[in-house]
Amino acid sequence: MRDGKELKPCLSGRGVTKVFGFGDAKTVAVDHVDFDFHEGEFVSIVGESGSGKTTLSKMLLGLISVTEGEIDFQGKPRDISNGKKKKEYWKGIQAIFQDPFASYNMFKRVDSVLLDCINMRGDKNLPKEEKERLMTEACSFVNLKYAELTNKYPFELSGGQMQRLMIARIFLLKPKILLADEPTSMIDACSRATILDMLLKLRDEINMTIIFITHDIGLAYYVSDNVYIMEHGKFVESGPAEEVILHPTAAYTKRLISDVPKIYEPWDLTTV
Ligand SMILES: Nc1ncnc2c1ncn2[C@@H]1O[C@H](COP(=O)(O)OP(=O)(O)OP(=O)(O)O)[C@@H](O)[C@H]1O
Repeated sequence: MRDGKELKPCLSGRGVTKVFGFGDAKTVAVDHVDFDFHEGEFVSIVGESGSGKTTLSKMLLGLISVTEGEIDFQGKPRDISNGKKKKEYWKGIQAIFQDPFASYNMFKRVDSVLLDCINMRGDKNLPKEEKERLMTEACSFVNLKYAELTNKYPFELSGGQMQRLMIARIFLLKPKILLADEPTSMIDACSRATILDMLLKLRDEINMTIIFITHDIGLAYYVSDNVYIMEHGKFVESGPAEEVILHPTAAYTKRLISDVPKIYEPWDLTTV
């Protein structure tokens, strides 16, 4: 439920498992997890380093195979059995990653990064002026000025600007689901708040589901409708953010919260 509305599941998993390697070298990175992510929901997956968050994200994106278990996309078994079906799936699910520098082809100018999105969504034949209007609109959604960026290369932008450009791409592509893997971990606190606000605004505008991967339970508390707490490849606790974070039951969740002691108390800046 969100704002009193019943939400439809858009990505669900049952017994989803990933095992790397064999025998003594075997690692169970994700261990029989169940989940239901709904339309328009902001859901966080929280866990420490090595808990399996990135492996799960890669399975959700269809970048690595699932060892065991089922994933449903929009109420039907997900089918990514060939390249064409994968491409179709990726129209519905997109990602932004923690390192904006690694996300771009540094030799491609900003306007062609955005133009690619317009082509990907099937609008290749639009008139040039209409394409420019769409790119300008996407840039202004993330407070970037298209006219000032057109001839620039990604390496000429700051880390925060690059992340905003990633969100402008998402604004153009309008996927059903956005997987955001630690997208704010490499930028300063001020840009972090801006990026999170933009993600929330985008969720509200196009009813997109956001799956936010983070080790920061404090951040998850502020932005999420629901949270899943991940330890050693398993979900140890899940539910509405308020309930899980203010009234945790799992020892692991309690420990994560104790590392952020002032999670819901007002901060006293005079003592800092
Ligand atoms: N390609 C791989 N081959 C073998 N083991 C792997 C591989 N990828 C991940 N693992 C192992 O799977 C476990 C989970 O790793 P994963 O990267 O999913 O964790 P994480 O929660 O995303 O950590 P971080 O926050 O540090 O990115 C770890 O023990 C890791 O060493």
